[in-house]
Amino acid sequence: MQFSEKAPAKINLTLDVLAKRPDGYHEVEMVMTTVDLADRIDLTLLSDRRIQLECSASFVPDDSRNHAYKAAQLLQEQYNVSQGVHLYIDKQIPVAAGLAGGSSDAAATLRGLNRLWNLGLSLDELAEVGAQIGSDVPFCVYGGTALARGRGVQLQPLATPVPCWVVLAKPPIGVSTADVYGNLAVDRIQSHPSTEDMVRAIDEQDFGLMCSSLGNVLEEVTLSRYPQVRQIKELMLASGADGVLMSGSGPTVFALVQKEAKVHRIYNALRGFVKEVYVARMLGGAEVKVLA
Ligand SMILES: C[C@](O)(CO)[C@H](O)COP(=O)(O)OP(=O)(O)OC[C@H]1O[C@@H](n2ccc(N)nc2=O)[C@H](O)[C@@H]1O
Ligand SMILES: Nc1ncnc2c1ncn2[C@@H]1O[C@H](COP(=O)(O)OP(=O)(O)OP(=O)(O)O)[C@@H](O)[C@H]1O
Repeated sequence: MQFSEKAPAKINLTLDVLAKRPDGYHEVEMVMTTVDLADRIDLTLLSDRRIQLECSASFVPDDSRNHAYKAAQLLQEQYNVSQGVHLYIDKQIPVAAGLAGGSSDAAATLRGLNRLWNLGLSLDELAEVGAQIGSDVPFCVYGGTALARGRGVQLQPLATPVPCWVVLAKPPIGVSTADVYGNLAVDRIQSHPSTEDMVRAIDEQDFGLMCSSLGNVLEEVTLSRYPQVRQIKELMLASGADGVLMSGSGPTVFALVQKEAKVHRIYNALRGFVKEVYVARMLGGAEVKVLA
């Protein structure tokens, strides 16, 4: 038996940090959504308990360091599953980019295994397993658009934002999420985004307000270290983007664009500057919902 699951990338429309927590994580408030730049996970049933993983990108780990492998291991252990799985990841989402590629692979693996192993679990139960892998995994289990709080795993679903184009550019820099959070001076954050305005923009389908409410406090850390990230933002704006922001801890920057003609202009301007440029549509809830 074989199933395939889509694992879409996420972007952060806002990312605010409120405090450092005693457990080492940070208290966040952020609006996340999905785009149709996606990995594909093929899951094939194995009759014994083996977990095997192959990935189209050779530099991605194919053992228990892989978030998808971890997802299978945890689900198998916690629900006493006597079967196994062969996972194949068709990697399309850039790695270590701020787009939650590994987290989305883990989430898609949880959804796929729920079907393959016939577990009958709810998305809430899958998200609980996902939270043991990483803070972005629960959001990726549900997909759509959500307001995330706590360390990022307390989720409130939001409406689907106004559809638009999303142009993504990843400079050739590897950024560690732990490092970026670790270098943020929480008491000296210069400007906090208005989560409230972003939620209102989504609710009221106000594209202009959505663009003007984009904000990510982690930009302070990543932009000061990597001037290229700032240059990409400036280039996107100069080429006609309606709004621009770095996603997550970076280094990927995305532009929101309503008019298709502008998409080509921004894409061509960026391609002269950075190799990895992607054009996607915002999904944010428009994707087909996965059955629990
Ligand atoms: C930057 C974001 O991607 C935005 O969506 C997330 O906040 C991070 O999500 P993630 O990559 O799934 O992060 P995790 O794997 O849970 O954590 C990696 C590291 O980031 C730091 N971390 C993460 C989340 C959080 N709320 N506070 C933190 O300080 C911690 O040092 C942690 O050890
Ligand atoms: N399935 C996977 N796909 C990609 N990377 C993975 C996967 N599993 C584990 N990893 C490891 O995780 C690291 C971070 O990769 P990932 O693409 O998930 O980062 P990210 O997009 O910055 O995530 P986030 O936005 O959640 O911080 C990589 O260096 C890679 O070695």
